[in-house]
Amino acid sequence: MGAGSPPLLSISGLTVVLAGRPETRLLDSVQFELRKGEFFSLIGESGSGKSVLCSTIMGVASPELRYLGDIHIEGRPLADVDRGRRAMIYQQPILYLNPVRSIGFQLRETVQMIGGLSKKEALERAADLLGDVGINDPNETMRKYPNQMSGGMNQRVMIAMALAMKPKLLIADEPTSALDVTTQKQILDLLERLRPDMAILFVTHDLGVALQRSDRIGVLYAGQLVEIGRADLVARIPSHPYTRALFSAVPPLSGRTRRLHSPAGSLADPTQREAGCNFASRCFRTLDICRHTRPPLKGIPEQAVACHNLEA
Ligand SMILES: Nc1ncnc2c1ncn2[C@@H]1O[C@H](COP(=O)(O)OP(=O)(O)OP(=O)(O)O)[C@@H](O)[C@H]1O
Repeated sequence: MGAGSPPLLSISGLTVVLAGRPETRLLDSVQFELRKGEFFSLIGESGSGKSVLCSTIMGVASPELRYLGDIHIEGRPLADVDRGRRAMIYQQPILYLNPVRSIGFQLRETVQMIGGLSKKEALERAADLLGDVGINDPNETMRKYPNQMSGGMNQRVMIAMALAMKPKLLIADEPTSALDVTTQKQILDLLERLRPDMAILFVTHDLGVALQRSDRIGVLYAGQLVEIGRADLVARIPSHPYTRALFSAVPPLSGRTRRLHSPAGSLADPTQREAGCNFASRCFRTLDICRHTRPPLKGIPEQAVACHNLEA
């Protein structure tokens, strides 16, 4: 995709509220873009809104949630985008696979959903997809049931199902956190191989993975994107006090898993939003302005931060 073409994913002013409660903010004016071929990691402690963001983009958010703002995929509003343009994989694939149907049945059904193929052709395509995700014996795997396979194999099947839809955007919600280190690396290598044809939005609690694999990182705090930038810059010069706290709480990059550790204090309640910066009550450098004015995300394209301290 050239520089002049629309971003693959463009989100602006995305705010998610509970129906009938416009004062709530599960997401608050989230704004970012993803380009084709990009691997973007979204980090933030539990409850920061990562799943709400993913499910909103997927169009599968709970019915009690309402979104305001714009989501475009390849320049088209979400409502006009074919469901297959975006696909999602999850932490526990077994929960999303049908336990009483063989892998072959489920994958063939998914392939046939996009239409145009006979049953025989769809089965052949299903076997090809399993090959594409690194399964050496596709025909034998097609006869198996999810509970006869390892977590890593089920994750590969999930990815094959996602690929069957020919997605342009792949949302991966902690797809490797339930896997052992070796399988984790294999799945990450697989995503790496797939990414030239799509954009990957990768949700993780593992800073090491985010830093090693991503082009850019977004840090979500209490529904707000507080820092976004090139992974190497965010790692070297984490600029939001929350990002700094996340990075300072873990040992230096060593190739080992580095789980996110949150700073002391608790996350602001998205149903009881106060004016001002969401992080003010946990911040070690709170200014007067932080208590009454929400800082906007500002900076250069390579790194932007929502913090009054940077302007002071
Ligand atoms: N259907 C819902 N109704 C009410 N509140 C909700 C709903 N879904 C999410 N929330 C609230 O929105 C906030 C963000 O939740 P979300 O699940 O997106 O966090 P998360 O960052 O994905 O957390 P985790 O890392 O644990 O998955 C939380 O306060 C959560 O309680």
